[in-house]
Amino acid sequence: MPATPSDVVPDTELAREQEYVTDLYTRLDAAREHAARRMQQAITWPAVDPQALQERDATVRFHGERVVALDAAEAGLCVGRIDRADDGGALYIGRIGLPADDPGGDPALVDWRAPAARPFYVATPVHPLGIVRRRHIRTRGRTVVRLDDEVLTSGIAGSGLTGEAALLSALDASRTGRMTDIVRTIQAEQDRIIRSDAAGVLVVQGGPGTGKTAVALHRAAYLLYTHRERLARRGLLVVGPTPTFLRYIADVLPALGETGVLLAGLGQLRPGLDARGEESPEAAAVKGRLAMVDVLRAAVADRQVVPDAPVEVVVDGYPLRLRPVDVSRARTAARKADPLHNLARPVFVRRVVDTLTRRYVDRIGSGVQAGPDLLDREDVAALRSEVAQDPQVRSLLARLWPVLTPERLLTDLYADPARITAATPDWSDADRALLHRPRGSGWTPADVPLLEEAEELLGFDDSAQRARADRDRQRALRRAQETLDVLHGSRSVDLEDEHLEAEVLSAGDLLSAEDLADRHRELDLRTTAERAAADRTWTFGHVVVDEAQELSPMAWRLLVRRCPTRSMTVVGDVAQTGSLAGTDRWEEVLAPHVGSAWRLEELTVNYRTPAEVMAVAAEVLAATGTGLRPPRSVRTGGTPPAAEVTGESGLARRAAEVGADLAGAEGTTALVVPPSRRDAVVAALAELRPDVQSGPDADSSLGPVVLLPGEAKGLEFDSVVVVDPQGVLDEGVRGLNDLYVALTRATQRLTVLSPGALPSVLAGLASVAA
Ligand SMILES: Nc1ncnc2c1ncn2[C@@H]1O[C@H](COP(=O)(O)OP(=O)(O)OP(=O)(O)O)[C@@H](O)[C@H]1O
Repeated sequence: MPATPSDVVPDTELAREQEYVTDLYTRLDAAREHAARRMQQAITWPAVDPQALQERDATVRFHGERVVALDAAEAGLCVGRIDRADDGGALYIGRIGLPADDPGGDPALVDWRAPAARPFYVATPVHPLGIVRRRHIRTRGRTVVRLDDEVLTSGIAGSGLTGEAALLSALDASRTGRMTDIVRTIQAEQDRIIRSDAAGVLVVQGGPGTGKTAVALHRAAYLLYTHRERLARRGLLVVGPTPTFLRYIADVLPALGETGVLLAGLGQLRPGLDARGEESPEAAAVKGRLAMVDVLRAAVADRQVVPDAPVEVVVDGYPLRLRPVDVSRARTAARKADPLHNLARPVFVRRVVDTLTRRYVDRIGSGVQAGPDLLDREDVAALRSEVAQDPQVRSLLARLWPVLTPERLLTDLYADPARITAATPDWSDADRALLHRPRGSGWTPADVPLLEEAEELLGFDDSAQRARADRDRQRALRRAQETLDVLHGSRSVDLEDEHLEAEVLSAGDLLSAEDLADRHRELDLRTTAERAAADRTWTFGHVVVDEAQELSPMAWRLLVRRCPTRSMTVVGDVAQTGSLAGTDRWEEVLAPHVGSAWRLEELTVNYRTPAEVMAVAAEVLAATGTGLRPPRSVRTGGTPPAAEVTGESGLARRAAEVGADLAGAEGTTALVVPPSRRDAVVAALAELRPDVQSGPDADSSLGPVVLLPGEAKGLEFDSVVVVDPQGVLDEGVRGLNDLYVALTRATQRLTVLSPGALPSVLAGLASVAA
């Protein structure tokens, strides 16, 4: 039942709203055409100097983004209206703001993110905020198909839901396998979080289906709207746990007109790397510990070698000796000069080459009568250069202090038990063994923070890059000078074309070769998100982390480095943590980075899972011992959860039958299985549904999917079959959390299939188990 009785909306009202909405679409078309024209014009602007080029670029981008946003607003342009008390009139709320003809009056459409739109989401009969009626307007294409009214003058508290009728109809709809936006039906507790201040770390804790992901994405859109300039420059990063999850949420921000956000999984946080390798949860957990910072430091120091005994190199037939103390002194000087390994290396190299040159000079000097003094400065410089170029010397230097990339440092460390032992003095052998891995294994998501940390310790030697840029510029300058020479030379030619003459004269008289080189330099037309994605030193204006409970301490360290202002939105549920590296206490992971300077908001209403299903999951939650309360489901009724005991031999076949049956109905279907059951269930289901997919890339919009609990995290499906709940409990490193995740993925139907008796945490289902 709606919170307050909906008015029976007469047809005349529908016709009147249709008229208004049609006018809004006319305005949208006009705005789009205008923006497209301005973009077209800007593209053809003559770019006479670098500044004009930059302006042109910015204008093209601005109007281009506007066209995209206006396009995105087409579907469901207007979401509703609020009628203000005291005859303040109606204010229409939509996906985008559209001005009215009278610039002094209300806009024709208020952007849902504008402060004026707020009462649409939070006004209640008890706190009407000057609103007498809220109307949800539902459209199909450009046609108004339904109006839902709430009168807010009763003063009597209702269910606490905003626009209940519109909300329930949105929640009952079949899922498509892609998340959609919730602009029409954002709830008050969600709105408070979406509009919360951008500064500082905001943690949003909420049970399954409470809209954490939806809220996080709408908050991103809100922040981009409210702090457009800053965030357009610095960019906004949204981090999700897996590529599947990112694909699931990928449509939401573009549908809200925002395309400039960088979405990345934990394995994609190092530019140029897509780390999808697999490893044991224990290995990932060890790599996620903050202690790895010291391990990496030690691993780097271990590569700055002082030999145990003197070493000898032969330069031009002369044996030259380098004593351990020489190397040790060079190392001390280098470490003092720069704490970063690669940047300190030139100092080390210089010191060693100096020492060897001295020995060389002494050797040569001892062979002639006048001794070393016979050699003048030029001779010594020549000998020094000879030493520096010598292959033996170079290979010695590469051994004593190699140039290291993060990839090389980690590959060498993982592959060599002796190196691991040297870098982990206080570790147990069992933990050390978890780091060991043969060369050539692919990178895993847990390696990404380590590679990035290593980069911080090694320093990036960009001298080659700078030299290349310098050469490019010199070449451009030469070309520009030649162009100018030609232009000057052509002055004596009779110019008939006035325009050309003006250009030639201005080119010759006003431009220097440098200006002209700049003019020809390629412009960086990439979006902020694209530039950020390619630059590992990029720092973001805001970072949103979803399923944040899964992040390891090392992953937190990486993210905080990418967001020095600590303007972050962190959403998750510590009762759903599946990884060993993740957390069950927010304070634990945040303390090392922000102390206690973070604020907590909670979401308490479950929009996904019907109450009957949630009742089953609640017992599992209680058993986790987190003390968290299950969220309250807004939906009741529907199909009651079912359970079946299949016997061991019949499990896969029965899972296939039930899965195929459900997949034949409308909406999406997932079978959530423990790892040991995956192959058998996929094979059985494939006989009935050849379109079955499995694994991290499985896409439920294309057919039924078979997933492990971790792969199902954050996703939802109309029908869910949990196969072998005891197996889920036994095989997961946090089995209760995995089972809780699996049970709470269903929006409509839940079936549990067990080979034997149901586990005791599912006692609630025992009565229905056949
Ligand atoms: N205000 C709302 N209006 C309409 N639908 C909503 C609303 N809030 C949430 N939903 C829907 O409820 C479902 C669950 O939302 P979401 O996935 O964001 O929850 P979650 O808290 O992230 O869940 P989980 O912890 O399981 O990942 C989604 O289909 C989402 O679109």
